[in-house]
Amino acid sequence: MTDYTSSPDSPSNLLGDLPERLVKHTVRYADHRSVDRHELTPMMRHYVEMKDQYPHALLLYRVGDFFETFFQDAITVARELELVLTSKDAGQKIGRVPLSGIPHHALDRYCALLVEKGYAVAVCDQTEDAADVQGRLVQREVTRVITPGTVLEEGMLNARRNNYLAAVVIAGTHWGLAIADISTGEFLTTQSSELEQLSQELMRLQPSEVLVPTNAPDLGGLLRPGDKEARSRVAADLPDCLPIQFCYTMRSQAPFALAEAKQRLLEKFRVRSLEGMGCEHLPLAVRAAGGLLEYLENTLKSERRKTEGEKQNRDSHSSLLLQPLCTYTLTEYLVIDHQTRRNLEITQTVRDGTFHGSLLWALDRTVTAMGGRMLRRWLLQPLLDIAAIQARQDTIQELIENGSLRQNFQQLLKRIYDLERLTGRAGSGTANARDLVALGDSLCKLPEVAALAAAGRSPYLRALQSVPPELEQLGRHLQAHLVEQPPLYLTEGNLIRSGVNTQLDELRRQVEADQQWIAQLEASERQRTGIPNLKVGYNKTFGYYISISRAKAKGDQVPEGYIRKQTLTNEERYITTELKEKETALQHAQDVLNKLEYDIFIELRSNVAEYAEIIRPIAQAVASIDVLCALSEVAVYQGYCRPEIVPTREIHITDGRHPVVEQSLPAGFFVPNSAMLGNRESGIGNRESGKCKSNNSTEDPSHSLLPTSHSPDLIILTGPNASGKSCYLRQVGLIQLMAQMGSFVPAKSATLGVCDRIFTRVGAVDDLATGQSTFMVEMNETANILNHATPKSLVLLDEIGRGTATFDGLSIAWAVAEYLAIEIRSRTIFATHYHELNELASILANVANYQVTVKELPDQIIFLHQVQPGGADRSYGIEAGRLAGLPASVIQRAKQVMTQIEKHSHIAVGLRQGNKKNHKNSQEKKANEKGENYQINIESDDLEQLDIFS
Ligand SMILES: Nc1ncnc2c1ncn2[C@@H]1O[C@H](COP(=O)(O)OP(=O)(O)OP(=O)(O)O)[C@@H](O)[C@H]1O
Repeated sequence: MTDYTSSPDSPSNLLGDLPERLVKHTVRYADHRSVDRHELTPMMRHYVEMKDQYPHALLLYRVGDFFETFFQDAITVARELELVLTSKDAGQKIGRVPLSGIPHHALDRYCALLVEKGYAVAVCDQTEDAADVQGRLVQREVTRVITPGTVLEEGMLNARRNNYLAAVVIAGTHWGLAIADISTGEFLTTQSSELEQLSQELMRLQPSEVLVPTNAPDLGGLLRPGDKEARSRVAADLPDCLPIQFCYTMRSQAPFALAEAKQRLLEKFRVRSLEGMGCEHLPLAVRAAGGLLEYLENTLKSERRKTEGEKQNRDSHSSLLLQPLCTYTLTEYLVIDHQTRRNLEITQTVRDGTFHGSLLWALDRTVTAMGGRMLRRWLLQPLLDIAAIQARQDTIQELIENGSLRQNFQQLLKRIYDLERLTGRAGSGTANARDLVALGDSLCKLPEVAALAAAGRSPYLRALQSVPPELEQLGRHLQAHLVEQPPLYLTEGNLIRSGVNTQLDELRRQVEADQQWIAQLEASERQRTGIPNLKVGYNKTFGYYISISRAKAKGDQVPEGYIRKQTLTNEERYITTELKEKETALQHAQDVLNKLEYDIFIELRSNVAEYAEIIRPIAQAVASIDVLCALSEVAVYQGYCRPEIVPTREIHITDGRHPVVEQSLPAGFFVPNSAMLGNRESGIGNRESGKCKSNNSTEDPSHSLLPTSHSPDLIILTGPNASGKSCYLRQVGLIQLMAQMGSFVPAKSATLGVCDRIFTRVGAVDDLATGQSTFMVEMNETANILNHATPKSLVLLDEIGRGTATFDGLSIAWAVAEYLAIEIRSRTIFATHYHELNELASILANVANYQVTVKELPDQIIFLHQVQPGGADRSYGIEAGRLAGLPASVIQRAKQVMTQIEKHSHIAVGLRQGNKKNHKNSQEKKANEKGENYQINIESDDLEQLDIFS
């Protein structure tokens, strides 16, 4: 059983919540800092010295076939990886200390898990063969330091998404943000002035690690995602606007100082000014980018890599293959905040966070990893520029019309590997021979890609028509040098083809001759000695030997010159001087050969790195074609149309469908619905359409919207539970988003004005993380919308005011709808169970009612999922309750209460009167100042005095 002593130097809190089943031994010390180092065994002393150098990383220390962790790291690793915590004797007076180990062959897998959980890992490996060492400690060095944002290893990266390292610099409300993906070379920076935008941008990018310059003394500390306790300790250094779910690394201020940061960037990209990169005038963006670069150079410089004897110093400058820094602005793209991204389920579902069921899932038919990553980026950053959108549409259209071109592309692209990451690994010195073979094969396919593109007319196809000839040459060069199926490790030979290096060929001949000699030895010795079962064998301890059965060996048949080496039960093993000489010669030649192959490979690898700047733009062009082929394929198979993108506020969708729900239902089951929003003739700034209708209007509030040409700014959408309101709301948002990323859309036809932002507010859940109630979350989100929406925004509201008393909720919902329709005039769909809101349409000309229809049968409701003009005059909550099995008496009583409420409520009357007054004052109000709160007088019966129980 565990029996951690109560000694003050065994901090039991380090044991955390490690399950008891994982703890095997009693240990005394849990923290390496508390032991008397003089009493440690030599190996443990070395371990502790190394740990001192990497206090913020988990130190994985190679011992035999394991990478072991001790003390507090052992406890952490055991807990995080669900490994058994055992113990090791660390010295006579010290006794046993915690130990947890992972098999060396599983290093990458376990490292990936630790890094994913937000830990930095330092790998301390043996740098000499333990078999060569006697009487002293095996040499060990830290060969890799891996932090979440600096991962390059293929097995640790998600092929279909970027792995971003970010750096932020905040000054007041202004901020700079730099991001880099060192596996693909992307390096971007931006600057803005609203802190809220910084957290939204981080949420979009989902960086694996964020660097923050601080004055904190504990630099290098890694704050793991969601670690509230650690966060509270560094609260002074970590601004609140930085979301808790990311991993933060504290850095010193110095590399983020403007002069130093700028100088570093100028040197890195060998330029005289940052003008060409677009950030000369953006000091915070420059500071963030310079600080990020310093971190990368530092982390990668100290890293040396060893794979089974491969030892190579990595030069920080050649290994860091970043593309030239690129400046972007947040206003270049359609703004989709985090809530909207989540509510529209763009990359994962709300319910369980899975990819399956997201928009990306429905659209992702890309065949390359590069294409997969690009599609994700396009979806998260739809465009605003109509010409850029149309360029994508033109290409999709061509790939639809020319189906064989599309299929040929897809067949070809399937055989192109991840050019971006392979090049990155070559540059960082982590690519193995298989990587370069894949890269060579892929580069050789590029001329075929260009030839296919040559047939095309559209912009993205034209961009691919010329591939720099040197890339094919590089591909051929790699193919000519590397064997087709090289081994994983670089020091075992068999990497390089014969015929490319005369010295290599000569060595190979020599090795083959020696091997031949040994291979023939058995036959020749059998013949010479007359011993038919004589064999030549090999083992690691003795090398080559000749074995003779014991029966034969007993006689005098053992020839002269045989030296006995080993006696086994049934055989005797011998060596001869000649055999040993051959073996030594063979071993030497093999070593020289392997070294030469390794050197040739390293040269090839650095060669590739020099082409990085040419390879990456082509890789991007290939990725774009992959995405556009995928989008055209979905368009063909799902029957999408090309939306007309217009510079007005119009959203006109005929027979639109939800792209994900449609794919989840059997073919033909989804009921298409149209939508018309944003009056064509009521241009932006024309407030007339938002004006009040006459008080004595006899117009039916549920007037027809379709097929008339009237397109309101705000739609009140009513209908029973589960009728399809949310689905309709989201489908309009998704169609708009897809259109702005350049995709075709699930509709019969669509004319869509470009939106600046899409906002959604969809059924809130308690935000336990920040301790906010459902209602407060809802109100915060609503406030954000009302404060930021513009006439060019699309606002999708799925219920507002549900989390409070009915009349509070209804009043807020009404006021919000009015504000959106009158003051902001954004295009809005407001789904609600408050059917009272339908009365707004009788007051405001730019409001209309839609309802999702159902067919009522005596004991059931049939969902038609059809959106039609008009508003539901009642909700079906009580029916839903009855169908769910509420007792009949409860249903009966609910109906009585309902009747009373309906009898006494005169909200609409009051609101009409209130608006009449408002309208009268509007001229005066305009003259005074816009934005003043308007007053609504509800002159209904005093609602609080309703005698609903009479
Ligand atoms: N147009 C449609 N065609 C076919 N099925 C649909 C359609 N719209 C919605 N559905 C189906 O109906 C289910 C319920 O839809 P949805 O969640 O949109 O209802 P709702 O009116 O928002 O309900 P609630 O008011 O309870 O939130 C969906 O899961 C979907 O399977």
